[in-house]
Amino acid sequence: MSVSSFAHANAVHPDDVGVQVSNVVKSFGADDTRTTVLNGVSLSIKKGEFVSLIGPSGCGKSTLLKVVAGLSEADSGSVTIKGKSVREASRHKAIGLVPQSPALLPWRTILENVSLPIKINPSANAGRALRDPREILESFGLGHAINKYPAQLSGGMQQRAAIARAFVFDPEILLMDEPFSALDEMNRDQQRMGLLDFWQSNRKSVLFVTHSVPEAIMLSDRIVVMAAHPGRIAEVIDVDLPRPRSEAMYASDGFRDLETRVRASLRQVMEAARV
Ligand SMILES: Nc1ncnc2c1ncn2[C@@H]1O[C@H](COP(=O)(O)OP(=O)(O)OP(=O)(O)O)[C@@H](O)[C@H]1O
Repeated sequence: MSVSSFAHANAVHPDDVGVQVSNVVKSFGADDTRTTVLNGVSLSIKKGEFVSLIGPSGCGKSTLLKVVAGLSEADSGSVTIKGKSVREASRHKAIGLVPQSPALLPWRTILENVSLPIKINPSANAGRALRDPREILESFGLGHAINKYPAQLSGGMQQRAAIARAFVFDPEILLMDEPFSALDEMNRDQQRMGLLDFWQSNRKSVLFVTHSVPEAIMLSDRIVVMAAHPGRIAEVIDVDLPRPRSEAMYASDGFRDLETRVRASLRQVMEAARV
């Protein structure tokens, strides 16, 4: 286990960069009540790297994700996706977003839901490799459910379908905002391992927001600990557990050491906020 300094975390060869966030500042509110939510956030995510964001409530994790997704504009600073602006990357469907709730259309089957992004956006599909929705659903272990309606599936399976949907455009980067937070612990663990399995053979750059320390460790190559008021990066922790990962690793010494390390970092961030 090692703790990388912020400067070290950013030392990535330009060709290997999937996402580059540079000095992003974002504030909300009118002049006299304006609050800075992100205060000069910089972060590189390598191609095929899995990075989790963890930090106290309100530290700006979702805001950062929205800025990277192009759903919210930074006041200053920049974000590039494989060297392209977020706007250009969005136009080319290079960004896949998985929200907290699955947001599937209840009157459409799972296959129809996952095929929908292709159908409603034919102009974005010209000349690009699309994934076969049926094949993706099968890889996600949902082959038996393709003709079912969302209400016929468990919450975990619905969320898995939502993740599958984000893969149909074969995006360069996947942004996930606490996708498993609504699930119970057992279901959550199952979906987590399912995502890992799929990601292992479809390596995308991932930025994953979570409140769960074990989840961040099990999934990530690096964990970015954020501090609040204003939101900023406090520490970047390398997760050097071998891949592919398995549930047995939860009990390993390496995993426990990392858990202690991440919890200590979070504690420090919370204590600093109380001073
Ligand atoms: N559209 C908005 N207008 C005004 N304030 C906002 C807006 N979006 C977010 N904020 C504020 O920015 C801060 C950061 O919010 P954000 O949702 O990014 O935090 P978070 O770290 O994701 O929190 P949580 O872990 O609770 O989901 C909060 O104080 C929030 O109230």
